[in-house]
Amino acid sequence: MLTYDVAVVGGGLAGLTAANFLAREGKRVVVLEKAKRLGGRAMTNDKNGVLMNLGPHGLYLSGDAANIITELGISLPGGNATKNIHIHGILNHAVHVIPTDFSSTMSSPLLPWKAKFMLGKLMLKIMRLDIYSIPEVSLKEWVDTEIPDPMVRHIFYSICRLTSYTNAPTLQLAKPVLKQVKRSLKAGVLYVDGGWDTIVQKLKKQAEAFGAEIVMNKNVTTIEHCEQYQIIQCSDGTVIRIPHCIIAASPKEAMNMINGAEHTSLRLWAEQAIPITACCLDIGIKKLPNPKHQFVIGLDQALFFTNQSRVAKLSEDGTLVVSLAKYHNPMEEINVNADKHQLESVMDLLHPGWRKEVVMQQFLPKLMVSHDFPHVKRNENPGPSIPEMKGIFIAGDWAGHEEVLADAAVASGKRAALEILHAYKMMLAKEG
Ligand SMILES: Cc1cc2nc3c(=O)[nH]c(=O)nc-3n(C[C@H](O)[C@H](O)[C@H](O)COP(=O)(O)OP(=O)(O)OC[C@H]3O[C@@H](n4cnc5c(N)ncnc54)[C@H](O)[C@@H]3O)c2cc1C
Repeated sequence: MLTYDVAVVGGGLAGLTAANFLAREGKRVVVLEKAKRLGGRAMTNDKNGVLMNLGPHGLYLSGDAANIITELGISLPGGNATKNIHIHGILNHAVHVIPTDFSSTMSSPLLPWKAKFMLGKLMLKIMRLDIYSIPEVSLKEWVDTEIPDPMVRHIFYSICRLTSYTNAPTLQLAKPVLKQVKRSLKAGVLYVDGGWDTIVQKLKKQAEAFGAEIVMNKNVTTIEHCEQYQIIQCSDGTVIRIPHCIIAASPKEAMNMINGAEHTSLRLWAEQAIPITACCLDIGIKKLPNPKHQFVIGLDQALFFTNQSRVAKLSEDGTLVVSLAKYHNPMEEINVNADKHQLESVMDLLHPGWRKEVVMQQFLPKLMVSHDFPHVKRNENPGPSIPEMKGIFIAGDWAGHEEVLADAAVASGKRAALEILHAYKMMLAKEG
């Protein structure tokens, strides 16, 4: 007899979501995670009681991840990142208020009145936009047609970078980006108390309450596809024979694990993937020298600064956690030293004298933000099943069907689980 119905390889957001949906329906599930901690890129580092995500992490409040987590009965503590503040923008090495509401529109010298009016009209248009009416064009093509004013374009592109974490307007499909911008304008973004580890731990607890087993330090090395079941081998010698398996790791890892993957659709999905990376600097700081600068986006540079502690509890002793990110363009070379210098210069501009307030720092020069995103070179959306290998499924932020980032990870985890549940239902119906 087989011990489990489904094995999930990878204990990040995608894998934990899949485990929840399957275990909730009574399936016997095991999650195999190679690291000694759960969470993958949603992990939070505890540095002497100061909690740091890997770079700035916000959950889109009306996004797929937030909705699916709520559907699982999980509530998340924290605060709305952009409520009740002035958003600032950096242009030509100077800081300006961005006109986003009545008072900032009246006071900001960033735009002439005509452009302020155009920006307001654009935001209203996006709030009311029927996303499904947007043609299959790149973000740049959409912007070129819809936004004639160069300064309004600058502002709009910086909002797109902020909400999609991607700096590739000629590659990005307009529709998913506009969907994300619309969501952030409508509901905002949640900074989570305790960092994203809170999400991970709540998903784990819920999955275990539903009956899932979660095993750390289990590095899956090989998956052998057979007609009725899959044989999973781990580096410690464990062998599991199982009817269904969800691979919630990267496309490259999935390719390496599955024997014969080069003859399946997975190969196409792995080859079409364009990874997005970012350079991040997280700082634990006693106080911000200029409290006006809480949330700042680069208008002529692909940069972002945020004080996550403004609305989320991330330390016991009052240390603030602020994060800076530089969004890499996937078509450009990365220069780590120049990136670090650029992020520190942003701190010098926004918070002169910041260095003497620093408690600790975490510099992450090239983080994998997402293994793929919806782009013009994509031939097809990956998953959830690998059609050539019945019983093997994929999930992860690269398996989004128009979703991006954590929304793609969580939505694809749910998609894979539902497809397995559907297969069981069909099997039962057939058996009579
Ligand atoms: C700097 C940064 C900022 C971000 N900001 C945001 C944000 O603001 N909003 C947002 O929505 N998203 C954000 N993201 C993206 C979000 O963190 C990721 O999309 C999400 O966490 C990915 O989850 P996942 O489950 O797909 O992959 P992962 O988190 O990578 O999980 C995969 C897991 O599989 C495990 N694994 C791999 N190989 C094996 C194996 N052989 N055997 C067993 N286990 C294996 C790994 O150890 C890992 O735990 C950000 C990411 C970064 C890096």
